[in-house]
Amino acid sequence: MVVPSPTPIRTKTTKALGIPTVDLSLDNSSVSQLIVRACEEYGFFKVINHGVNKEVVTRLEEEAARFFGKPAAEKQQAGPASPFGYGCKNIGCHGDTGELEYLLLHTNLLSVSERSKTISNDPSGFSCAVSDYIRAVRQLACEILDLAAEGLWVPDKHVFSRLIRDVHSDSVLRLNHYPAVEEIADWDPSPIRIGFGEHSDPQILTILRSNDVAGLQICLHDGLWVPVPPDSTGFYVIVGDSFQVLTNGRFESVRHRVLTNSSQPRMSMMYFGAPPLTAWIAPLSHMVSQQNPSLYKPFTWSEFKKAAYSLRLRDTRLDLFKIHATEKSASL
Ligand SMILES: C=C1C[C@]23C[C@@]1(O)CC[C@H]2[C@@]12CC[C@H](O)[C@@](C)(C(=O)O1)[C@H]2[C@@H]3C(=O)O
Ligand SMILES: O=C(O)CCC(=O)C(=O)O
Ligand SMILES: [Fe+2]
Repeated sequence: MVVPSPTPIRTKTTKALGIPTVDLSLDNSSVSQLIVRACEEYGFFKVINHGVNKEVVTRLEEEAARFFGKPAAEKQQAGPASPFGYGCKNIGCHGDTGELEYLLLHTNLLSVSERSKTISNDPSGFSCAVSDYIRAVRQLACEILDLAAEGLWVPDKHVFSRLIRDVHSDSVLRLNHYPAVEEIADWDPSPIRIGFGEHSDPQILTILRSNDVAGLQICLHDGLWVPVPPDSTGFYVIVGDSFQVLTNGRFESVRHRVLTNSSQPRMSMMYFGAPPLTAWIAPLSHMVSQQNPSLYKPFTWSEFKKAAYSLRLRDTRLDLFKIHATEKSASL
């Protein structure tokens, strides 16, 4: 159990272009406060000294590069992307597009091993690389969620992590490949391309890792878009819509996008930590009071996912589950 710090901890959040960096090797009570502050102010931060084995990351990166290097016709055999598999340029089912290709995988181990047969000539090597990576980043996500709970003074420290640790968790792994932009002709008026359009992630927490190629941007509370410096050794943490609900709006999911204009290909891997389909998502009682009435109606992850997947990428789906002012006053 940590005790409240008498003085606010201000010094240990280093800012690279305004983005907080949290050093996970510091003591738990400092780290938990830093995480809470980063989630409140940005809904986004970088973690360093995270303990994830470099070899686990490299192995998956190599498997992904091998897959994306295959001829188009072979890659199509792992498609379509919906609900899981290979996709190229089309994102979701409602007309969104981006300059990328990707693999979407459910994190369920059986499903990974089944899918690998269409992805790799060495399915067990691919499946093993994916499973090891999922285990490592799930552990990291759980540590971060436990620290966040501690920083929020929630009595049950595992209240968030339990949702994604569950064997029936609906978490997803996504491997994105943004091809290099060809030499731009002088007359081309739009050298910057949308790699992945503006959106928030519907899940609880996303753990993002990329190679050293830029492109990711986040939107600050004042609407300013900030480029995220790539760092292949760290992980970026993204607050998702479900975390916003669980914390009754104290944390806000961050809108982000990828713009590509690089002569190098960008590769990224995202672990989207989600609860089981049947799990209920509602503001924790600890986050609700007379001064802070509940902002959202309870829903299951299945209901929310269905709503999110029926909308466009840039849509704000939480509006559908908001409690309106009149309902709030009626419930007091
Ligand atoms: C347009 C869409 C793509 C998406 C499903 C959706 O209808 C709206 C949410 C999108 C998103 C964003 C975060 C993740 O990349 C993703 C896998 C997810 O869970 O929600 C994607 C969905 C997708 O690419 O299918
Ligand atoms: O590829 C990236 O860097 C980010 C992609 C992303 O935000 C997503 O897949 O949800
Ligand atoms: Fe995202």
